[in-house]
Amino acid sequence: MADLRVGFLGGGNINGRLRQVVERQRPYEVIGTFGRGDSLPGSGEADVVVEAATQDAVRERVPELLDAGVDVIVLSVGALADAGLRARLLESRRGRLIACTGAIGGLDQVRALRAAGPLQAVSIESRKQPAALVQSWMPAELREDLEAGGAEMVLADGLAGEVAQRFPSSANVAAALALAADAWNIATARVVADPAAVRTRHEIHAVGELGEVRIVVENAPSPERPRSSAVVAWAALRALDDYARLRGWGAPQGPVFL
Ligand SMILES: NC(=O)C1=CN([C@@H]2O[C@H](COP(=O)(O)OP(=O)(O)OC[C@H]3O[C@@H](n4cnc5c(N)ncnc54)[C@H](OP(=O)(O)O)[C@@H]3O)[C@@H](O)[C@H]2O)C=CC1
Ligand SMILES: O=C([O-])CC(=O)C(=O)O
Repeated sequence: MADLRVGFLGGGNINGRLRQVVERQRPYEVIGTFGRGDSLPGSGEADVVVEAATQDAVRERVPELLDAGVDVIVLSVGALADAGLRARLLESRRGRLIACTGAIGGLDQVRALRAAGPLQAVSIESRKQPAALVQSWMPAELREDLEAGGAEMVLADGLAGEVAQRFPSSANVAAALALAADAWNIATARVVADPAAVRTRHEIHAVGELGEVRIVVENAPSPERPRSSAVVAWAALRALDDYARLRGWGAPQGPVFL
């Protein structure tokens, strides 16, 4: 049987690590890493591409992959805060879009609650080291404060989709929660710069008719790129393995959780 053919959109911190592990430890064929301006593979070359680039890359490049019949596992889930793009990507029946859980957990249970009926409240609070939250749109004074460590500060508090777009490399988890909860109109997100946050901390809360989910995830920041949690490359590996098992490709033995 042929091996699962895997490509990588973006070759930075997450996909660099993921590719290394796949090459060393998995029976998948790595077909390449695709950076800015590289032409993308079609279904004759790749079965699945893991995106770990940017929200803009999802908007600009993922439709072409799906249209070509290639499945895409997306990490920059904040791109789906745009309702038009979300519909375009999720409704593709050629290649399928798969959103990765990334830096957080509990989305399976949030979806179970949502399956029983609309949720009444959905929120996430993310705490990171201040320097990891600097954005180009911030005033110079704020950027300098954050770079210097500063005091604890709430940098965003609003609809999860909007927060994910304002912090495109740091709050994709907010969009992942809104997507899982199917609650873009009520899901909220707070982003807190916290000089004491040695670990990145995501606190998730969702309330439905049948119960409540409270989850706290504490992640070591990636040493090379502290704004991303180190576990994210491993979450993408987990997603790739579950994908391979469900689609009947050769994969390491193990359970599938959906
Ligand atoms: N869902 C989640 O929980 C999480 C999601 N993420 C998402 O994953 C992304 C990647 O994270 P990380 O690896 O740490 O970031 P990096 O900045 O280390 O890597 C991003 C890579 O993508 C490349 N890139 C940018 N634009 C494009 C494009 N249009 N086409 C192809 N490649 C492109 C960059 O290249 P260049 O050097 O040319 O810019 C860079 O090599 C984040 O931006 C974020 O959106 C991250 C953490 C958690
Ligand atoms: O890695 C994390 O902890 C979260 C993150 O950057 C994101 O959601 O974009």
